Amino acid sequence: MDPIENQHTQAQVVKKNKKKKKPTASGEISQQCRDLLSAFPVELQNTRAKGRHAVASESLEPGTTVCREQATSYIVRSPYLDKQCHVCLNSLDHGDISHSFTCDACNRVYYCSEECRDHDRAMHDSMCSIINRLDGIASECSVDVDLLRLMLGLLARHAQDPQDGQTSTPTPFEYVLKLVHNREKISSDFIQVITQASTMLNDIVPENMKMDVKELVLLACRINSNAHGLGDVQSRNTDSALGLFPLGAMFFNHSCEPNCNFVGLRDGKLEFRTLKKVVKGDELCVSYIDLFAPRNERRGNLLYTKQFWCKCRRCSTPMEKSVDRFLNGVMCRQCHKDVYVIPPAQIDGKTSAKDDESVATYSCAQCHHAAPHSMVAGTIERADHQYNQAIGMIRQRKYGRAKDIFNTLIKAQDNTKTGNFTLHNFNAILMNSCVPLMNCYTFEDNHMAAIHVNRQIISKLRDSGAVPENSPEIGDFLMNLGELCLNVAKESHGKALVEERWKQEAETALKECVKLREIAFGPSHGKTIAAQELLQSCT
Ligand SMILES: C[S@@+](CC[C@H](N)C(=O)[O-])C[C@H]1O[C@@H](n2cnc3c(N)ncnc32)[C@H](O)[C@@H]1O
Repeated sequence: MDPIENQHTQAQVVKKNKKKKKPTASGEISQQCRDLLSAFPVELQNTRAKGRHAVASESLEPGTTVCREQATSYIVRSPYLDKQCHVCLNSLDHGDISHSFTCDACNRVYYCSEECRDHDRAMHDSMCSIINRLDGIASECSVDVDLLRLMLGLLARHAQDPQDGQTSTPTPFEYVLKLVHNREKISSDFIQVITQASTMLNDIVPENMKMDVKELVLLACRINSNAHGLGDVQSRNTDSALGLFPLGAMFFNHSCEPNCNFVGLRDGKLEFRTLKKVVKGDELCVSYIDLFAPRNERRGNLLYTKQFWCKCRRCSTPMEKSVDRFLNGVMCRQCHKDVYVIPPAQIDGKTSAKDDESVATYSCAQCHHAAPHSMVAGTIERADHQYNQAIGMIRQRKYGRAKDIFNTLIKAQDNTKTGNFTLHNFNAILMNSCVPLMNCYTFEDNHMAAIHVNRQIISKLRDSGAVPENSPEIGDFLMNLGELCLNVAKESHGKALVEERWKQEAETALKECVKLREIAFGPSHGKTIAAQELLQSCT
């Protein structure tokens, strides 16, 4: 039985004497949501265990589009303000932003063309005189200015929507107000500062944008729990833009073993695509976080950033049967085949008072050999300390020193014969060390060493089962491998055979990258095209 359904049954037993609650407005599925998603092979459901969610209405191949939605409102995040068009999200990276169009009054919005500027004129005019005042509110209240910008964008959008009585269908803004807000899980410190910021925001917006402060606070909570990163349409991975999608995207719950991926498209659209084959009736899920991380870390991350405690199947599988045991795993000293199982944190990250870790022992998942907590935890702590030391060196730009520390850390794990406790190959500390180590090698133009580490990273991603097949992350490392191999080919100084060998490895990596990106992003996405162009340069 699905562990989530199972928990639901148990919860029902406990609550069976309590009065049955009527479904809240936020639990309903509106006709507008059904209309949007009717173009896709999905069925919408609403259960107590999973809330509103989408399932496949037929068997689906990898790379099938299961939802596409226009953001109700979106913003380019502050560090990227002058790097991408605020309407179509095209990159402005020509090294010269004087070719872009900006608003002379506020100097806070950039467009790639007059067409995009004209498209945004009415909306921007309603916010222009307020935008620059948000920095002051953000710093006075210690809240994220991008959160305030998205709130302002939504209020402006609401002011332009047909008002009450003018239309029979709810506006997208009204759907935003039906998104889950998880306010009860949000820290009182945040509620305090966002209440102060909302009051100040309300004071400076025109009359037709004002809202009850309590509602504004809930709006901020909804943004925190539901906003999606968009990236730019060319190739950045970062969430350089942020938007709210209240009609279709909200049906895609999070899973740490997702079968779908979301991708930002032009003009603030978000698309959901299957990453692997999906059987009819399976729930369609995406991941909101980095999946090559131990269970406690992933759940902590979701609790902190999205305000929920993950109950997906991977997080509910007993640790000794889950791939998660390897991600913070210490190798068994007896069988050398599996790891000591570290029990996960209890619900919402709380540990029970009777759990005294210092006297605990952990057993190997395979041979049940026991090891004391101090040895297992000590091994992880030492590795973590070394990792942090190396990262500190990178921050100080001491790349050579960082490289040495990472190499010492990684090599020490081969020492199984010495009888020392060592980390499992899939331990996230090792993965987290490999990525900056590869970058250090690339930085000093040691392409051969960077290639060696890059191959290891791809193997870990593929073999661990921690990320789904066709994960965009694997695509990025394949692209990187292709680039590095082409660099080595260029350095072959006329040795035709050597050059050919490296071009072939580049070609293999890039072909895989193109295939993967066609699935994860679609054939016409900027990232797929970038991989295709590099592939063409191999011949
Ligand atoms: C985008 S909404 C998904 C729609 C939601 N099921 C509903 O009925 O509104 C995200 C919210 O769904 C819930 N959720 C999604 N994935 C979850 C998971 N893996 N475990 C627990 N709750 C989850 C959380 O409350 C989260 O804030």
